[in-house]
Amino acid sequence: MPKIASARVIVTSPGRNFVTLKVVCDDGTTGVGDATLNGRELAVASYLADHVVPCLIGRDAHRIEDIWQYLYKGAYWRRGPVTMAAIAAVDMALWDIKGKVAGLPVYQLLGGASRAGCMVYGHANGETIADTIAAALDYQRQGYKAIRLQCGVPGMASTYGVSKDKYFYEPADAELPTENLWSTAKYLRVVPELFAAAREALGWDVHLLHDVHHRLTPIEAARLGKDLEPYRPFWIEDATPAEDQEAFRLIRQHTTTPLAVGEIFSSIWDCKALIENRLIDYIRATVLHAGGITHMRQIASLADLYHVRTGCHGATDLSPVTMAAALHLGLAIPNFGIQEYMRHSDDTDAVFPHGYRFADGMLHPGDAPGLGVHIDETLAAAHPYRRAYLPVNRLEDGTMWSW
Ligand SMILES: O=C(O)[C@@H](O)[C@@H](O)[C@H](O)[C@H](O)CO
Ligand SMILES: [Mg+2]
Repeated sequence: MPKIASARVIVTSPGRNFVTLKVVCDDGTTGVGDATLNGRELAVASYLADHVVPCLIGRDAHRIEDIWQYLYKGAYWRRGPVTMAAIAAVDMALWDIKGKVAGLPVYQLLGGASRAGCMVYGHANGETIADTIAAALDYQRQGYKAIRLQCGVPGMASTYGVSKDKYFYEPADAELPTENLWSTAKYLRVVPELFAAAREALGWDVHLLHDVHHRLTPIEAARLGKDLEPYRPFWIEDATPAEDQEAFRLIRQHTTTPLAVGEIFSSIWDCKALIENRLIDYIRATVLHAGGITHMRQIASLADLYHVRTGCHGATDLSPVTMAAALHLGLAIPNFGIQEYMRHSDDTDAVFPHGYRFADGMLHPGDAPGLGVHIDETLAAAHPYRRAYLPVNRLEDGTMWSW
């Protein structure tokens, strides 16, 4: 049995910051895990290096479940994004090692493929409705079966989801948070117009999605859901902040637009009531921020009982290691729904060579043993950490709001 001989934390910034854990076994087998927490990266790096790595040395790398329980219960302080991202990194690395030792891709260890590939959605955005439609048409030409639409709000200088770059969206754009202004009324006018124009231009054979990014109250979200119903969206995402799980009941009572939530969840306890009360349709928690493949599989199993499918977060701040892990899990579980796919920069792809590939609107994790993703440590060292924060939002009168 491979024993963990050492583990190191690699912080690199090939266009944006990433925290990676590399676990090395006494037989030379290595595994990688992603521990990136956008804007709070060094907290997880310290949690791992100072508090987790010393507990791993000498352990049997094959005992994935036991090590998960050891780190979760053993910390005494449970849950939270820092703890769960750190546990996730260990968990991903151990699945990677187990796959390499077995000579099998991780999805085979999880029960084998349940489908040909994982349907993904691209992030089409633009300052205007016309620009956004042009970007969406481009995704459609590339074979995407699902596209998320985000456009600027007239009268607002900048808003979540709109990028100067066509494909690449990187919101963590400054050493201190950029301040955006927000108007719900203006936003609620533009989104239905965007969807009407999109159906006109793209037709009805493509899934259309939208990210509200936590900026509406429950009753405002209910209004948006109703207004979008004629355009049959695949989902609206993070319609209202989900600390208040009961808030989704109110949205649900008013609209049949499917609801997705959970990219900031860190454990099954954040979504248990949402799932058991059938208040959502897609769970967006990820292997990275929700405790790794081991815990995400548990969340997916609970969700499956209630017809909730996965729609995991896949923004640029989740490294290719997370993307690979998410694809192995997504390929294997019965209730996979869709996977977000925001492409990384060329620099990021070079630091993390990976085997997953895009064809016909789907990603496949590939058949290399383990996760099929590596870190080029020499290249990583050439991209030192730079502090970068997400923006914040204020209402027009200066009140702090959700971004
Ligand atoms: O769905 C998404 O991709 C977003 O909500 C993210 O871009 C989110 O803003 C970032 O991951 C924050 O780090
Ligand atoms: Mg989102």
